[in-house]
Amino acid sequence: MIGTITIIFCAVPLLVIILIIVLHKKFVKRQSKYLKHVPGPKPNPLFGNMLDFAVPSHQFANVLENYINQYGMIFQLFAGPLSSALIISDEKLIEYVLSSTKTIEKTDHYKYFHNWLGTGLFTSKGAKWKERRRMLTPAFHFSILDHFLEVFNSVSYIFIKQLEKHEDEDSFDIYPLVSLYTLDVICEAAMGTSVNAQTGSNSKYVQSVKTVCAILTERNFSPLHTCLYPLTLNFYRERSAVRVLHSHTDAVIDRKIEQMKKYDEKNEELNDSGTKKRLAFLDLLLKSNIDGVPLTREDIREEVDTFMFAGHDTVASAISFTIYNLANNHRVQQKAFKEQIEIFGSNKKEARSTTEDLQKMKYLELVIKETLRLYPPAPLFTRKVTEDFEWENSTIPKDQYLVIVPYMTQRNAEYYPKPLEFIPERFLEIDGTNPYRYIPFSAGPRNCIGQKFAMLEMKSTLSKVLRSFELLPSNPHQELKLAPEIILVSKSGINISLKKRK
Ligand code: HEM
Repeated sequence: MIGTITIIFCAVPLLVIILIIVLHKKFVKRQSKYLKHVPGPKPNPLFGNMLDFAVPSHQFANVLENYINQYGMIFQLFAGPLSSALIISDEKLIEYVLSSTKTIEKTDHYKYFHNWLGTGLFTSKGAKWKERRRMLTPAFHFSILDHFLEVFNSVSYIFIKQLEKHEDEDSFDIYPLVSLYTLDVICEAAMGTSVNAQTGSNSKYVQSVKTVCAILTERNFSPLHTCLYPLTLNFYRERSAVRVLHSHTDAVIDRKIEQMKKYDEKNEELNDSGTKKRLAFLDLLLKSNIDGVPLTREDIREEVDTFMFAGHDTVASAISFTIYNLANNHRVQQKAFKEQIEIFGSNKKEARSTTEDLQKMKYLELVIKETLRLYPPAPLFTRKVTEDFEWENSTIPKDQYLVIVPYMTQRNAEYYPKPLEFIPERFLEIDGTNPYRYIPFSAGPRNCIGQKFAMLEMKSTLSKVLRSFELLPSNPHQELKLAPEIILVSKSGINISLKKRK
C-alpha cells in the first residue's frame, strides 16, 4: 500500500514536469519560427530565463543591461516555460508599438489592479477604453488644470512645514514625506476632500492605499502571483484594504451628489462662503456622460480610484529624484534658484505660484525633464500584440508580450552622450531627434493622460522647496539602489540634507 502511494507521489510530479518540458519545447519551436531573427538567452525548460532575476530588485537593471550588451536593444526572454516577452529599448520599434492599434492592448498583468481600480482608464481595453479616454480628456485641459494650482499651493504649505522638521539633519530619506504629500494632493484634486495624509488624521485610508500599492508591487514580481494568489495572506490583506478604499470613495461620491443637488447651475461655481469653489475631477465625472447616459456610481469610483493610484507615487518618485539631483548638483541648483529669484524676488519664499510664474520656470522644466530621463517613475510598461505584424524579417505574432523599458532607452549612450551625467541643458539641443527615445509619460494614444497635471504639480512644488531650502547631499553620501518595480524606487532611500534659506 505504502509502495503504491509513494509511486503515485513520485510519478505525478514527474509526469507534470515531463509534460511541461514537452510543451515548452513546442513553444520554443513556435517562437523561433516567428522570431527567428530576434536574439536572446537560452531558456531553462521549467523557469525560462527567470532564474537570472532571482536577485534583489535593485540588481534587475544590471541584469537587463548585461542582456542589452549581449543581445542588443530588442531581445526575447522567457518568463516561464510557456510565456515569452520581447524586451524593447530600440526607439524605432518603440515608435511602432506605441503608435499602432495592433499593440494598444495591455498585458494580463494589469488584471492585478482590477480589485481596486476595476476597469478604469488605466486597466480597460477596446471600446470601453476609447469611450473613457474621449470622455476624460477634457478634464485634463490646461484651462481646467488652472483650478488645481490652489490645491498645490495650499497642500505644499504643509509639506514645507513637514520638511522643516528635518532641517540641519545630516541625512534623511525624503521619499516617504513626498509620497504622503502627493497623496494629499491627488485626494484633494480627484475627490475634493482632504485625507490629511501628511498630518496622519485619516490614517486608515492612507494605510490602505500604501498596503494595496505594496501588495501590487510584490504580486508583479512573485511566482505566487497567478492561480495560487488566493492561498496567500496578501490576498486577504488586499481584500480588506480595498474594502476600506472603496467605502471611502463611495462616501465621498455620495456626499458630492448631495452637495450638487443643493446648488443650482447658477451657483455651482461658489461654495458655502460664496467664494470660488475648488473643482475636483469628481465634479467633472458627475457631470459627464457617454452618448447622453451619465456614468454609474461604480464607473465614477473606478476612475477616481484610477487617478488616486496613477497620480500619486509616480509624482512622488519624480519629485524625490529631482530634489536628490538638485542636492547633488550644486551648479544646477544655483541656476534653478536664480530663476526663482528672478520670478519672485528674494524675499518671497511663501509666494503662491500663478500659471504665469510656472510658465516662466524654463530651467526648472529642463531639470525635471533630465530627472525623468535618468529616473523614469514608470521604468517599464507592457503591451500585448492583437494582430501579427512584420518587423525586420520577423513576424511578431498575435498574443506576444512586449516590454518597453524607458529606463534603458533613456540611458542609452547612442541616444544620449554621457548618459549617466545629469545635464539639464542637453534638452535645449535635442530638436530633430526621434521623440520616442524619451518616453517617461509613454507616447501615442495610450500615453499618460495626467502629464500636464503632473508637470504643474512638480514645478509648483519644487519652486516652493527651492525657495525655502538649500538642498545638500546627505552626509555621509548614500548611493541610490535603484529598483525598477511598478514605480522606480531607491531601496537605500533618497537621502538628502536641508538648510533653511534666510
Ligand atoms: C511624473 C508623473 C507621471 C508619470 C511619469 C506617469 C507615467 C505614465 C505612463 C508611462 C503611463 C503609461 C502606462 C502604461 O502604458 O501602462 C501612464 C498612464 C496613465 N497615467 Fe500617468 N504618469 C504620471 C502622473 C500621472 C498623474 C498625476 C495622473 C492622474 C492625475 C496619471 C494618470 C494616468 C492614467 C489614467 C493613465 C492611463 C492612460 C490610458 O491608458 O489611457 N498619471 N502614466
